[in-house]
Amino acid sequence: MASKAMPRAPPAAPNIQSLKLCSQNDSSLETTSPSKRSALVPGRSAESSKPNSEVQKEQKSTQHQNESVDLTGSNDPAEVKAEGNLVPKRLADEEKGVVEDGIANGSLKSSSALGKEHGIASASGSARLVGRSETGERGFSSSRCRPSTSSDVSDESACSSISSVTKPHKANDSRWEAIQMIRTRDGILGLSHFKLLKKLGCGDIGSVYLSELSGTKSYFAMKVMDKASLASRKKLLRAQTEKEILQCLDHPFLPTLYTHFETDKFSCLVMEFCPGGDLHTLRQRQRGKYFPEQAVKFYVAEILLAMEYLHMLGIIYRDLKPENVLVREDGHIMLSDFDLSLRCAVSPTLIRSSNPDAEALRKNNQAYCVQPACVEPSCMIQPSCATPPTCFGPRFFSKSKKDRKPKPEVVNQVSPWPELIAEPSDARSMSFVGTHEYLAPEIIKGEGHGSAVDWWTFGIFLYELLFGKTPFKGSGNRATLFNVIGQPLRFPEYPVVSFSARDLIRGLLVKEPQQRLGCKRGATEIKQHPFFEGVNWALIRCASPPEVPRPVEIERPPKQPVSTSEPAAAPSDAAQKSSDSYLEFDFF
Ligand SMILES: Nc1ncnc2c1ncn2[C@@H]1O[C@H](COP(=O)(O)OP(=O)(O)OP(=O)(O)O)[C@@H](O)[C@H]1O
Repeated sequence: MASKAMPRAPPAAPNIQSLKLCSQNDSSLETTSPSKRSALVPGRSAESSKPNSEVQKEQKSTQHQNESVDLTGSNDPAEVKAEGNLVPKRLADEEKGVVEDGIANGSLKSSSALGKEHGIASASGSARLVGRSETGERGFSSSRCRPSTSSDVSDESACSSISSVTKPHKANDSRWEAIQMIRTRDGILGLSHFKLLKKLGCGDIGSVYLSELSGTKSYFAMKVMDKASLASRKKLLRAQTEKEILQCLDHPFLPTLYTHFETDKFSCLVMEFCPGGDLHTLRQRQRGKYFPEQAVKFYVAEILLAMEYLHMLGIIYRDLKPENVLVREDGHIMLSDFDLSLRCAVSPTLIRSSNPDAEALRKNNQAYCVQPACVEPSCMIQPSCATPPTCFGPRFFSKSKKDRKPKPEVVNQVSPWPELIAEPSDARSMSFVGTHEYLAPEIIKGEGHGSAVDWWTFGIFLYELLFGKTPFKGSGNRATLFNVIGQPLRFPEYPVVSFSARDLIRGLLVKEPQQRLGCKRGATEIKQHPFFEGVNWALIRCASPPEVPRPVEIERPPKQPVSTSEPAAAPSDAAQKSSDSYLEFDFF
């Protein structure tokens, strides 16, 4: 049954034919990190989150010491409305192990208490966590996108209109055509049209499956979420946040959401499949477990563009770490996992244009499509901007040597390139969200945080890729948090890393967010740092990546279900029980 691997396709339209059938345990397909660190998320409880013991085991074996919790923030609509009433519930969650060795089982009073205690006052006895309110973080009705209540499958077209028209960067992608073909033929697209071939991994709100749109040889990553489980664990808003963010993205380094639909029990997101695994896994495979500096420059430059685009849309990502950076078929990266992101208002501003024509256009408000996020709860972001915000405007072409200035400050003063600030600098959140080793000091201190947290995590990310470890990691999560706040930044002697790389890290890992590089002018500021000298921002998506994943071979699993740890718990969905079934869910 295995088909031959074909030559790799050009980046814009990955060649689906190159996917060959492979065995279920082919490591080349395994994208779950061996020692994955989880993010701190609202109300995560290792015990309560997964009804399936198999999944619990799987998660435990893959989790790093950093557990995922949100001590105070809420993503649940009910919590947003009635924050005060929910503190006890959160504390209960924390006591159940949400923050385990991080905070809840320690003597910490609150995340803000940590800041006060460290170097300011000594850690005190028994702990209680205090609730904090959100500003800038908006709740919204989860009923905006009408779920199916009576049928097994419901096409997403009932509640949204994702298409290549709203994602012009992906217009030539053959997967759109495959989806459109089925939709035209059957009028509706649902779970029954997909074969689930392999479980790629599972997260806090769902499991991700490699799936094929039957009869099309088009492959996707399908995230399947159990609606009842989401509701009982108050994760509906997180799932909704992720879906709404995915719907509006159209960027080479961010995921494409091809479609989404619901069954009675499940909510499914159909996304681009990344066969190269994640950067955390890839780093582990490097000699010395760190990347060469040139490779790092490539990866972080692509992340920087993705981050800039997100900030332009009013999205603060908040969970950057190598585990969330997937490697696409062509070796370029894709930043994934948006359920912890914060959405807020932003007014991108063109502050300078060197081009008189552009300047004239700007004065007429036509220079760039700089789209602020809509702050209506039901429309946080407008997905269908006729001219989507672009990261590939003229200002990003690399400069000739003679134009380059050695110091960023000088560059800022004389740069001939137009400058756009797309930083949601007024956003404020009080949530305790992120991954321990990546948490910014202001989050730990509970001072409220904004987009600068993304530049802090960007600095940690850069450090980890270069040195193979994060800078503030302690013996446990609690020690890590103390280190983040109080320990000065140090660099190991080995591996040898350039001065400019260390200088950039120093600029990003400034503990005071207002002094942090990127805080005032966002990605524009960071791009001008000498570390990125020579990067052609406009064409980086066409540059050769450091490593291209081997062509994936996909072996069609036997007709019998292959992974059913608890058959009785498998979904009753007719689609997946048909004779066409390839894989039954083992998540629920
Ligand atoms: N588009 C994709 N292509 C390939 N593998 C993917 C894709 N998306 C996710 N995965 C794999 O599935 C796993 C689970 O992804 P998911 O986003 O649900 O979980 P997560 O990253 O742990 O996030 P969360 O905690 O928010 O649920 C990931 O770790 C990754 O290995």
